[in-house]
Amino acid sequence: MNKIEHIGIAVKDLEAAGKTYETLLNTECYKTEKVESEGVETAFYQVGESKIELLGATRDDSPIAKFLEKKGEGIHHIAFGVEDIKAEMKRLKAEGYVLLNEKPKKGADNKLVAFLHPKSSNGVLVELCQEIKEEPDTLPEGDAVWDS
Ligand SMILES: CC[C@@H](C(=O)O)C(=O)SCCNC(=O)CCNC(=O)[C@H](O)C(C)(C)COP(=O)(O)OP(=O)(O)OC[C@H]1O[C@@H](n2cnc3c(N)ncnc32)[C@H](O)[C@@H]1OP(=O)(O)O
Ligand SMILES: [Co+2]
Repeated sequence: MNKIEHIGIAVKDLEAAGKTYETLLNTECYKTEKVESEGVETAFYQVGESKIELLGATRDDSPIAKFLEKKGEGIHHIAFGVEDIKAEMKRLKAEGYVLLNEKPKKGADNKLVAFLHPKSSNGVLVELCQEIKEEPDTLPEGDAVWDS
């Protein structure tokens, strides 16, 4: 793991929360993006080398809708930057962590992502995040990108 890539915050109203975070961080949102495979819309704010990712739900069966219903607004996950997501997934699986996806999938902001179940990490949902360096537009959203 090389840094905290982003902290994901579940919000009910992305536009209203965006204004709050723009003022709080004194910076503008640099990107908004919908990720249909996750049922989320996102807004990103740079904070030093890390980011805040605001997450709103786009459908009722989204993980964010479920989280908001059960816990309300707040920190939803921590994403760690990795150089080689496939190698990290293999390492963590061998150490007994529970992977929520067996293969990396395309997330927001030009990243490949994978999640660890919160029961593996003391109640915190962890996202692994690798920057896509080549041909991001050729990767299908939400689909696994490696066969093994
Ligand atoms: C935009 C794309 C991407 C990016 O590029 O950055 C994203 O960030 S997408 C973010 C949204 N996507 C995900 O969260 C995918 C991974 N999440 C999941 O697979 C599920 O949400 C889950 C973590 C497996 C939980 O699903 P489920 O088991 O159906 O929900 P429950 O409500 O029944 O919860 C079971 C258990 O887990 C606790 N929980 C749930 N969510 C969280 C959380 N975010 N942080 C901590 N704990 C969480 C929940 O409280 C339950 O605990 P118990 O009641 O003690 O059993
Ligand atoms: Co995230």
